[in-house]
Amino acid sequence: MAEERKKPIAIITIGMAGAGKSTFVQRINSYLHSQDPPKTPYILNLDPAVTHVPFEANIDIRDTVNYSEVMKQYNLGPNGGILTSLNLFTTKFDQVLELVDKRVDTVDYVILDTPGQIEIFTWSASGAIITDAVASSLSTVVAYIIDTPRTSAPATFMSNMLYACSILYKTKLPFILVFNKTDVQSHQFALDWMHDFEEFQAALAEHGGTRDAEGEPTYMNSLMHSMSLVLDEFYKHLTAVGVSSMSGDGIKEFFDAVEASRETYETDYLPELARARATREKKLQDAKDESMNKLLRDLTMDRAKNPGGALSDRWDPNAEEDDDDDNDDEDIIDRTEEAWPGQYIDVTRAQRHPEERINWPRPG
Ligand SMILES: Nc1nc2c(ncn2[C@@H]2O[C@H](COP(=O)(O)OP(=O)(O)OP(=O)(O)O)[C@@H](O)[C@H]2O)c(=O)[nH]1
Repeated sequence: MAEERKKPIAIITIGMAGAGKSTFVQRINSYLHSQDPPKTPYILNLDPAVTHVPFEANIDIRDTVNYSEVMKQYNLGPNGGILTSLNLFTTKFDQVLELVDKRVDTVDYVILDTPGQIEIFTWSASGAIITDAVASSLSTVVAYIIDTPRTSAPATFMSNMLYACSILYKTKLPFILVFNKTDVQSHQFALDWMHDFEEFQAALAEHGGTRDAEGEPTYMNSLMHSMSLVLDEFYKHLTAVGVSSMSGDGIKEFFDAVEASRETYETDYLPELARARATREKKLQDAKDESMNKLLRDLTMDRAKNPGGALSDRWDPNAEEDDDDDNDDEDIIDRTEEAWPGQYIDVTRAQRHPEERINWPRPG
């Protein structure tokens, strides 16, 4: 009997600039295609500023938003441009979800590559909206890509872990620490530090600056000591794998961790999501009830003061209805589907693909 097909897992790749996110996405893409039978990824590029994407994205933010036009039109710098482009794209994210939804029966993984500047995704409303929207429709895992050679100093390692910790607590999603570039440096030191608190303390001491002239622990040392205690708790909630996006080492272990995250998503994230939804709905209902009660109180007072006024409250069936159906044009494109003229409306009305024989809308 054929194995029942599981719903796809969404993998959100996040990481500091240069950690290797795009190379990693390229590697997992080719890994999936090389499986027997091949697995199908559905890839979303959310970095509007990237000039070259080393993989074939199914949905590319650059098809919808022209980053340099956004910078010009809104008079923004590079980071403001990326953030505004992401905001514009997020207003259409329901269409992205519809496109993804059409593929749930044929796709194994939905992979999101995020902007190079990590905070633009992790600390923006758009990033949170996109993450929540994806995570409420698919089993989702965050892959936090770390540049292993650049994080081998204890203080840098701890800063990176604190950042990862903040994302974990913000998203509450299953989380995989992906130590990338293991072809340059093994990630064993990181595993040792994560599993053995004493070892990390010893590494901190070795890097100097932990005692002042009187032999007392410095402020920095005490701070790092307490922070590493916090992190010790955090390490229990995550999985760490070492990979080389260059050679492909460790990619299988990464996918084992992704598969294992399905359970965490169902046991931890979904109940939390249901609780958050119930609380939000209750708050909304309470606010509605309160406004209705206030309206009724006001009407009663009004009637008491002005009994004839009720006549003007009647509904006039001949009055014109405001039939303002917001029929937004469908302007997110799935590159793997055939595009048709008029499907694409660039938010900034600029032409990105002059070589394609499609008449994109031009400024009037
Ligand atoms: N040696 C080695 N280099 C890698 C590996 N993965 C990525 N790189 C290199 O690291 C650099 C940055 O990789 P990118 O994939 O562009 O990193 P990114 O995180 O997408 O960077 P942004 O474009 O800033 O988002 C490139 O020069 C890659 O060739 C790896 O596993 N091993």
